[in-house]
Amino acid sequence: MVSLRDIDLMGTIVLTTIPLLAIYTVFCVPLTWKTAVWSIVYYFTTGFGITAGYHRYWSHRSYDAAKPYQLFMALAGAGAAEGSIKWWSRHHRAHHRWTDTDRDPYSAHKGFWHSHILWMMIKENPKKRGLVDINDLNKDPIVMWQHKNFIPVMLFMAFVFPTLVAGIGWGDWMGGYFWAGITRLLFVHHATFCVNSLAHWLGETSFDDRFTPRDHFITALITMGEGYHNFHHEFPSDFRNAIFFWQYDPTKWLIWFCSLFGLTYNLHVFPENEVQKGRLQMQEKKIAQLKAKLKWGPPLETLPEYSFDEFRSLVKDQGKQLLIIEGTIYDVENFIDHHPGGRMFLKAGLGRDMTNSFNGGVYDHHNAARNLLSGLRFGRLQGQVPETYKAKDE
Ligand code: HEM
Repeated sequence: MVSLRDIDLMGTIVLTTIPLLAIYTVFCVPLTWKTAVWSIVYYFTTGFGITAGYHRYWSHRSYDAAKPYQLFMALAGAGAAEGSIKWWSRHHRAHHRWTDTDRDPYSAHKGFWHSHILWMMIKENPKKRGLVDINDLNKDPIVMWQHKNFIPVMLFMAFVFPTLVAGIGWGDWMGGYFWAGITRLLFVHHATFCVNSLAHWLGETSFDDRFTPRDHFITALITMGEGYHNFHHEFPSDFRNAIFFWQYDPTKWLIWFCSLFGLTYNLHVFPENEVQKGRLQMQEKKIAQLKAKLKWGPPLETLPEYSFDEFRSLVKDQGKQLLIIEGTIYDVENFIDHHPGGRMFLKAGLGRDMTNSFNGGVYDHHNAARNLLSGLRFGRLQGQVPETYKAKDE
């Protein structure tokens, strides 16, 4: 139960005021096409500040970047108003180290809405804080500058800058503030929050199913490519989230594009062999689960053993409908009338070794027949079959 003392006032005010102002915007502030285009451009700019900057560069160091690129991402990310790089990355590293546990700040096990937004409205319990190494961030001058000046930088980038562009650019001050500032921010917030909620809820566990992260195209579409989240948790230092060219990962495309101009470099890619191993292991696991649902007959080693004379006596004296194929005795009583090749062939084979006939002497059976055999297992033959009881049919 969350008490009043547990509520983080600052987080709650910011996260509830933005949607209210956005509702006001939709009904009361006219939207010109120029401001609409600018809002979309700024949505992607600030969104990439989080995905390419905060996430893949600072939290995971999945590539190196030149100083102008870092500065741009630090400013763009501040415009998404999701805390400083240092604050964001610390939580994110804890999320990776302690995924799905009590020390995961946005554990998916605490529910969809907790991981989406509520965790920011609840004061962090220092005793449950998951420890992570952020020495590199503490030594990074751009990170520390942004952290120390976060409130003015964030206010400027989130609200003042988009207003100035639309105001000075085409005289739409109101639209710049309410559409490119407030409403754009609402979309950026919930799009990136989906990485913590939706990406742990919707889709496939392509590489590891012991944890909640999942891969899904819809999440990728909403989150600028962060939706291949099972891959990301498995290979966090890879600058990609999507590994195939046809998957939607504009953040990866942006990082790669910037590398053409030397703005980014040393783009880390996990060895393909290791990626394929992980995928294959999951596929094997799924196949094993499917296999367990089917009936495969009693295992050979559990079958009773019979000498050839005992086998013959079962057929001749007790009227059992048995035949031998490859050292195993099969009971065809319930199958003989359903045999696609006809009753005659099986009847002629009772009490005999039909290995040859089954394997091509009469007819080379398909997989279906070989699979059916396992359900007809009766016993194992001890010793040899006398030559006269082996079918040599043509
Ligand atoms: C318990 C043992 C056997 C089982 C479970 C079995 C099962 C089957 C099955 C499922 C087929 C359909 C096609 C295929 O899957 O290959 C088939 C076809 C056939 N079987 Fe068997 N069979 C058995 C033993 C035999 C023996 C011992 C003979 C011959 C002496 C025989 C002769 C044929 C022939 C000639 C066909 C072809 C039918 C056609 O398509 O015209 N089968 N059998």
